[in-house]
Amino acid sequence: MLQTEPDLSERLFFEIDFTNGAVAAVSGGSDSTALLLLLKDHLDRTAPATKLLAVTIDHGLRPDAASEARAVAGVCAERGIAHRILAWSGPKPSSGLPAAAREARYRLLAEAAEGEGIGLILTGHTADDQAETVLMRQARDEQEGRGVAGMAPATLYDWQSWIVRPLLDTQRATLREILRRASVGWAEDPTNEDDAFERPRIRAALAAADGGQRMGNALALAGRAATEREELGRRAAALIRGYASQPADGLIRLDPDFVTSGDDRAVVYALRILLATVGGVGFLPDQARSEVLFDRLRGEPFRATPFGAAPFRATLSRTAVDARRAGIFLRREARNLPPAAPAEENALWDGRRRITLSDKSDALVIASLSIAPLGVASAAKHANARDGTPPNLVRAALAVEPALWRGGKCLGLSGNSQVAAAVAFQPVVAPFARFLPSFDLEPAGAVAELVGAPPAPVLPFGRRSAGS
Ligand SMILES: Nc1ncnc2c1ncn2[C@@H]1O[C@H](COP(=O)(O)OP(=O)(O)OP(=O)(O)O)[C@@H](O)[C@H]1O
Repeated sequence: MLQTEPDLSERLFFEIDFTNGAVAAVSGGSDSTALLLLLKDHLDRTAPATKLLAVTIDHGLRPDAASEARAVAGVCAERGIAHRILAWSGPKPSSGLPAAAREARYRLLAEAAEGEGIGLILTGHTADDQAETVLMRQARDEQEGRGVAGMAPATLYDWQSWIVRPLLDTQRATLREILRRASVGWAEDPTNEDDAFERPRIRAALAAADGGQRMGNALALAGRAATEREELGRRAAALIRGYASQPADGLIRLDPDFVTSGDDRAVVYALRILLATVGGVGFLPDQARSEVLFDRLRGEPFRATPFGAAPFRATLSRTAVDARRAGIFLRREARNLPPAAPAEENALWDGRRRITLSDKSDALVIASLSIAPLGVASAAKHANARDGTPPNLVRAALAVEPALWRGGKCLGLSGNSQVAAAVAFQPVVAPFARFLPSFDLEPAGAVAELVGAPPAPVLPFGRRSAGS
């Protein structure tokens, strides 16, 4: 048993639901090694039957990576913990390497978890990492403080696996002390010392004389920003539930009262989330440009012409905005749509739809199909305007929806024929489809309901571990 402050592991893990097991992401550094030992200690005491898998990713970027991974294997073997080393074998980009490595790391961790039927991944991010992240984002003057909330205690990856960070309130020094007392060594990553990088520079500043104070301030700031972000998200979610509808696939209607509802900050936030979702963009549109759009929508947007009021039109985040008396309508703009592509299981189409193939579908039939936008001609056949929605907008929205094609022939939208039923195009909430921080669960859930995306898996908190 580990010699720690009596209830440290109880405090760190008691809220997490381990019913379906856990993957621990262990690099071999001090933080994740301590995470693994504390977690093992906790599970042994409270739920020894829990499936625990430690995973080390070998990015193949440093000569020592393989031996560090083997050292983790040794620690695991001594303690009877299942361990796997996974190599990042894909091509390495010449720029943006850290981001690509991170992307590959999460993908491999999620695949390992999914392969074992585990929906929970634990990482060793600490209070020090959190303070560094907040200071870096502050230095970049992140818009409206959203990013200053830092890392969330849990983040949903690929709308599927929860990444949980139980050590976010624990300092690295505490973890290292635990390892020293247990006589367990760890690897030092030389890039952490390399002051050519921003994070090590900030880390060094936090280690200086007044570092403790700076760290405390950064963490307090993150706490306040997180509360504010959640609160704003709740208000945006309420607006989306109250004012937004989907009169046709790919077409969102906002009641004109949406923009005059009084909570301007939440309206702009909701608008940004909806624009990114409709456009299939993984990040929210720029705050300033979104505010300009909001001002136009709130003003008198319709131009008087000799033929009556003309709709106001704008484009932001690949989304065409069309405001008229019947409402504010959002749809994917018709430019830069993806070219025809084969139907591949789990592929993301245009950032907007997850492709899923039915189990019963015949591989040869699938291979003969491609996915491309429905197009204007076919859309005209499908467009049944409902609820007074302008038919031209329904047609324009359907024209950019994914459809199945064989040769030059359109087989229609998913589900419209026997062949088409083999392929489903599941809507996704684009800005949160890859990473959904728990701060943003409310607005993401409201948008998921609106567009017909599956609900996000339940947050793995709020329950005592099985057996306790
Ligand atoms: N090679 C690896 N194998 C397994 N897990 C890893 C690896 N590298 C990092 N991790 C996990 O990620 C946590 C954070 O690591 P680190 O701070 O080095 O990464 P980061 O790039 O800052 O993280 P992120 O970008 O994911 O926020 C570690 O405590 C560990 O749980």
